[in-house]
Amino acid sequence: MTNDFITRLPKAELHLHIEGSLEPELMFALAARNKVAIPFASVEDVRAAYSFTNLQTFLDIYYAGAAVLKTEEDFRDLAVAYFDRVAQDGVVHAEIFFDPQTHTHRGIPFDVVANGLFAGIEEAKAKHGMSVGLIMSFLRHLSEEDAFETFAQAEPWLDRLIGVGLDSSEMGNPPSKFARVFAAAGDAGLMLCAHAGEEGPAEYVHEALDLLHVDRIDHGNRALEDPALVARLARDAMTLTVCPLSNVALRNVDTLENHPIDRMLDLGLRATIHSDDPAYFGGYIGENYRQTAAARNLSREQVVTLARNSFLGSFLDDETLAGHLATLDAYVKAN
Ligand SMILES: Nc1ncnc2[nH]cnc12
Ligand SMILES: [Zn+2]
Repeated sequence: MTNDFITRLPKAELHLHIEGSLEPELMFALAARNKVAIPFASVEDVRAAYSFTNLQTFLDIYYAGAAVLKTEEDFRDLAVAYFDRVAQDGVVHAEIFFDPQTHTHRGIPFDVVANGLFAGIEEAKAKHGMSVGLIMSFLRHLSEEDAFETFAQAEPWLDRLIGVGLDSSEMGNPPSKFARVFAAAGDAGLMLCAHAGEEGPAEYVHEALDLLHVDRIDHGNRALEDPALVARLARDAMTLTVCPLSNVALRNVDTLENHPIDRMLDLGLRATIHSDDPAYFGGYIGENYRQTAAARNLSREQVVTLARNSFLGSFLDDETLAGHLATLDAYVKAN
């Protein structure tokens, strides 16, 4: 199996924070355009600061970096840069997260963020023929009341959003804190996902299932510590959006060589590979696939299963899903 086979393999990105695709070059360009001061002298300076010891040390830098995003055009440019990049990685469908509270708490109106991102999404659909969905994530270090306020601001946009998510500092902020706002989002017809078991315990994965009634788990690594939970996730074909380079960068897994992705597949889990915050963790989705395949010596069949799982775990309608699966099958047959 060549790297080229992996790169061009049709795949879906299901775990990507658009703010986490802000490359240092764009950060500098936007800082200049918006006259925002950033505490770095050069692009190299920024990259040198990207050395993390856990989730929080990353989040502190990630939220600071987002301060350069101010106008609709900024959010559009950010989204376009991401889609242009992953069009080269075989991505034919993307369901991306955005964190409205990161921006509204700095005085940027919700509508500015949403207008800009949707402009970028429309451009990507036209330019690359991708299908794209946008997921609004609540910041779990903030209150449920704050999440409800954000949900109210999103009201005019709800028919254009595909789902809600839950991210930010996991430890001490269990899914149970957001049960009511997730129930409201579910009642509004949105799909539901939550980061769980990235740093937090398997118990948080139980809570995401039982109290938030999620359709998908983001990360889910620590579910492996609980055999009964693994059996349940496998039985229910619950998708886990796993992010190997993120796991190593945030020290949730010591090395890629020890990453449990193939163990997850062997256990019957519907695991997939994604990038999380590619500008911060050293690679986009293609890089995650290629490096993990090399480090774990994955077979061609395992790599194709990961790509198939990305489509099966998506929130696509049956017809579009069938189209993407047919594209994947045709690619595998021809290559
Ligand atoms: N890996 C991650 N975990 C939790 N929140 C995040 N926000 C952006 N990336 C995240
Ligand atoms: Zn994430």
